[in-house]
Amino acid sequence: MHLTFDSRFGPVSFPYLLLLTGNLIKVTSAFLGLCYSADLFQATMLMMMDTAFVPPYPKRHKSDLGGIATLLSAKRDLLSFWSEDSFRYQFMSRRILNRSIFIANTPELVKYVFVTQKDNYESKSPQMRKALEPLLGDGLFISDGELWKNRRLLQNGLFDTHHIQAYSQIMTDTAAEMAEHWASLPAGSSVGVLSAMGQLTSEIIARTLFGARLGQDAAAVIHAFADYQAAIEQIHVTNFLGLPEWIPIGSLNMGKAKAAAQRIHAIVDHVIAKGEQGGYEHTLLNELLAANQRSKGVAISREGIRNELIVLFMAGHETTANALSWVWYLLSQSPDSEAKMHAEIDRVLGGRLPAYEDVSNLPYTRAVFEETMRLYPPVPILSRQAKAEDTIRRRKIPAGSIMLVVPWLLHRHRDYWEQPDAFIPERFMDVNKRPDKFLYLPFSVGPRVCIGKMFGMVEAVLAIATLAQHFRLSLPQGTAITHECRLTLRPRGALAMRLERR
Ligand code: HEM
Repeated sequence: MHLTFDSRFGPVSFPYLLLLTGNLIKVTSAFLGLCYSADLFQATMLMMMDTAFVPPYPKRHKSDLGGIATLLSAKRDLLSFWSEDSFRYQFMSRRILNRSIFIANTPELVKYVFVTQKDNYESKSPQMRKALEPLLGDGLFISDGELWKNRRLLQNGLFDTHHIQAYSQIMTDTAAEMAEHWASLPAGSSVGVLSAMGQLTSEIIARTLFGARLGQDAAAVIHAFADYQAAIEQIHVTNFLGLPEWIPIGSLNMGKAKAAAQRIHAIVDHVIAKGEQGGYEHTLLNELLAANQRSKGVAISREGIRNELIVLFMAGHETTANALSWVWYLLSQSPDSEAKMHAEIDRVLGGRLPAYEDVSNLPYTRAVFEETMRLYPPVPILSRQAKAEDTIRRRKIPAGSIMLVVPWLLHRHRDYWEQPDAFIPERFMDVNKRPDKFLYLPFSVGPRVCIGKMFGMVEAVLAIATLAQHFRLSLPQGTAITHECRLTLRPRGALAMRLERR
């Protein structure tokens, strides 16, 4: 395996730059007798940088691993085979088993792949489709071309501000039910945070889509999805590393994957039927059926509708649950951030439940969630296949090559972030200095950006605000936290934390 790289940046020291600009602003402010919010912002950033918590991350290799070592490492974990330099390089190419994979690792290159040349890099890799087809059929996540375009157009309208506002009541109600349940537990109880957040978000998406409660089915669907991901593990390793489809490594567990998919389909069918019995006037399912009837394009078949619902159901809960789980862990290790967030929630809500209108008044809570997704992007690797031959930075990209955009690398890239591995929500607080959307992309970017981006953001802020109003979660001393990265990135194990009343 050969690794080549391209790094045009010299050794820029960001802390130095920050000090320099911070001091300049301070001096100018003092001279003019003004107090700029930028000054305040810089000062807070500098203070935070002294004390910021650096959560554990997988070991970075001094140099790039060889082909076999990369494969073995990736099979265990997709985040553990990167070298230190991968967080500094701009463009990388690898050759594994005679196949090329490329990694676009700057905002300019991400823009090129996801926007400028979107038609060439629209398709998910065949390996990804093969891995997800038993579960998602021809659903939005893996379809492309005209089919994807028609379906995306039809569904975009179901995720606009007006709809999210309507769904937000379900978000707060469901989180409030979880808070009620927590309140009924003895003080100091242990909570399995990963499954609690999974139950919360799967219940929210089920009620939004079908108007029906998942109840007991929540645990079953979460387990079935975990089984599915485990079964396709080998397939997605081949997918991300661009290995040829014929390699048998991917077919070993297809039987298990299909069985897990059938369990999920049965539960979703059951919940749709429950929704139909109870009337589902105000559900996303009903909106989708209505939009389908109004559609001037090709109408979606009954099976297609079911596939789209499964995509929304699956894509609509696991990512948010993983990010929320990391939030509780990071807050438990960052008392200053936790105190700031509590103060904001108490001040804005004064003890009442949050509503959609409160979200814009909870910027620090939102920043905590955004910073969490920077450090732990729920979808850490985005993979595409080049349709036609292309040239990037004078390098030939053969048709069929795998092109990776890796939020895991971009979100911690040495050239773009101060203290890239530290938890500093303040970096999202300056409205005039938002991170570049081609650098910070937990929801991806371009035409295939996550359709549920606003849904997920509003849901997370409302859930955090509802739960953190009355509770904090602490980590028993000596607990080592690590991650698990399959299709998505989550804490490994149950993430057992102690529940405390505030
Ligand atoms: C924190 C929460 C979420 C994160 C971080 C997230 C992230 C992502 C990312 C990165 C993609 C692009 C994947 C790729 O290009 O390979 C994506 C696609 C998608 N997401 Fe999300 N997502 C979240 C929540 C949601 C929610 C709540 C829904 C639905 C209610 C949803 C539905 C979808 C769908 C349908 C797609 C496929 C879009 C297409 O290809 O046109 N997501 N998501």
